[in-house]
Amino acid sequence: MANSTVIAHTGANPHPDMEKVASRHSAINGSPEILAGEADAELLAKLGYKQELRRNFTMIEVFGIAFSIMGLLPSIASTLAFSIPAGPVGMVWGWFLASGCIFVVGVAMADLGSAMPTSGGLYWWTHYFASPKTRNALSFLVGYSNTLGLVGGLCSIDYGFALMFCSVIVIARDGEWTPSNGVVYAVFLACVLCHGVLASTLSKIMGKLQTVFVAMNLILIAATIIALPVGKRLSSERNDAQYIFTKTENLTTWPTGWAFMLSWLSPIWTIGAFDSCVHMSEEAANAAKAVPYGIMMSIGSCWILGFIIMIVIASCINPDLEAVLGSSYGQPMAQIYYDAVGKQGTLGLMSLLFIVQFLMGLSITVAASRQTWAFSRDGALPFSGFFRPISKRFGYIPLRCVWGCVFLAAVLGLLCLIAPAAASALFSLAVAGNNVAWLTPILCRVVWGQKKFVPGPFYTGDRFSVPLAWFAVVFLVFGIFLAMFPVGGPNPTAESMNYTVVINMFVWGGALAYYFIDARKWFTGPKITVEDVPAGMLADGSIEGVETGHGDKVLVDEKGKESV
Ligand SMILES: NCCCC(=O)O
Repeated sequence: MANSTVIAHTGANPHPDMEKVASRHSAINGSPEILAGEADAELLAKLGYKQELRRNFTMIEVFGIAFSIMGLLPSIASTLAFSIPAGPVGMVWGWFLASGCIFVVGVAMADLGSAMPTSGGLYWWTHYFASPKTRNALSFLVGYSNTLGLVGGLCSIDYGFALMFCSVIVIARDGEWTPSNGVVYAVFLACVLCHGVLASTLSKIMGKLQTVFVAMNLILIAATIIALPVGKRLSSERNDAQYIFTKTENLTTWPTGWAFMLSWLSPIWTIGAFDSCVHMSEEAANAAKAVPYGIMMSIGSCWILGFIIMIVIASCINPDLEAVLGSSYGQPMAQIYYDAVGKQGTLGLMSLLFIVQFLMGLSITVAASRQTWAFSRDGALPFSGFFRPISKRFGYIPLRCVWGCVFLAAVLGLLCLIAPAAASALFSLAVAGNNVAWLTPILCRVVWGQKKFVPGPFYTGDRFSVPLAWFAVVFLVFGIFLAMFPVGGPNPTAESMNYTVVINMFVWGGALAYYFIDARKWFTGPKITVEDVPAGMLADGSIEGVETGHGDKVLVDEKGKESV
């Protein structure tokens, strides 16, 4: 038994009002550095972990990292090929409806994030809520799905950056140049390596930088919302309200209704990675509030701003949508800009676009490294011992995990060399991988763990929390299926096939095979690293006689069997 500490039942509320806890900052665990406020360190200790990272991020900066990863306009630009085929209705209403559903997912996650804010939250919650027989396997699966989903997100963002960067050169050369797959990969690789360097060296100001990234995003959005209609000055050049809000198209070989559903992939990918707020939990001050509000504010602002952007795009787009999709610039958004503001304006806006896309990649590198670090802290990754140490020199960050993510992204990015269809599977790896990681803890909570759930300072209430969680589960399952559909139609060719199903089955099948063949012998869930086990401990994975947080005392044997 790794830890046989027995904790007396104190009946203490595991979530004392964070504002009322003494604000005195103290050195944690003998370190001369001040890493966290007392309340945050105390709540983290209840989850079983000692404070090791420095809490540099305010609530706005936690929101900033998610909003920056969402990178609203670059993401819309990268995914217009999913929504344009369904016409303006797919672009405008597809965005509005899907974003609303994503907001519900965010609210369900916010309930959990406020209650138990820790960097590896998703697999931690899964282990906490799932049944004793399933929790180790499910937690292992979620940890891998989340880690690879985030690295897939990094790949897809940086691949999008490489395409946009190349398209600016194509426009500058008036379409007289076509980048080869090798050139795209070289730009991608340079971008990923830059992210590694910046995520390693800018740790002390990474929180502050998020505010700058938010401002850059807002400037780009404002520039686009103003430049497109102004560029199409003559109202006869713009599409009318009837076209924007009621015109359907179907440029796919699927039925029209399904083409509309496929347009949801654009908001689903764009408004992704809001779990980054959870992964920054251990670097956030007042995490029990910063995490839930960061999640909801980032989704909510993308919902509204994205709806406005889609209306503007639909009003200024050339109604010959096939021509826009088949643009010689390689990017529908570049064509839309070109048609409105000409070559110089397009070069300016596309340059701003790829700079913001670059910032998205930097933010997701940071978030992915924190999830990777949390998972290695719990010993679940290969070479966990190597990845686990924190670099004090570089500002209390998981430096090796930053470079582990960079290395993995560089390898996965090799798909760019095969074919665009293989590369686009990176988009769906992010969607499907993360959706599994988000839905599993929410599902485990409503199926097995409802009694164990102790709300944090943010809570949707007994009446709404469970129905919202069920809605989130259904939507996320739908999102996983959607991400696997070949957009080209029911009879895909090798080029138009969606390889997500292959990649994700490899990830999920590989993780489960690894667990059942080997890891089940040593992975018993999140480890306890805190030295003085506090009263009201929530962590109950592999220690004996620990409070579950709702008044029951459980005894857990080495095989994970519980008795109350
Ligand atoms: N807006 C990009 C989000 C990428 C991801 O879903 O991981």
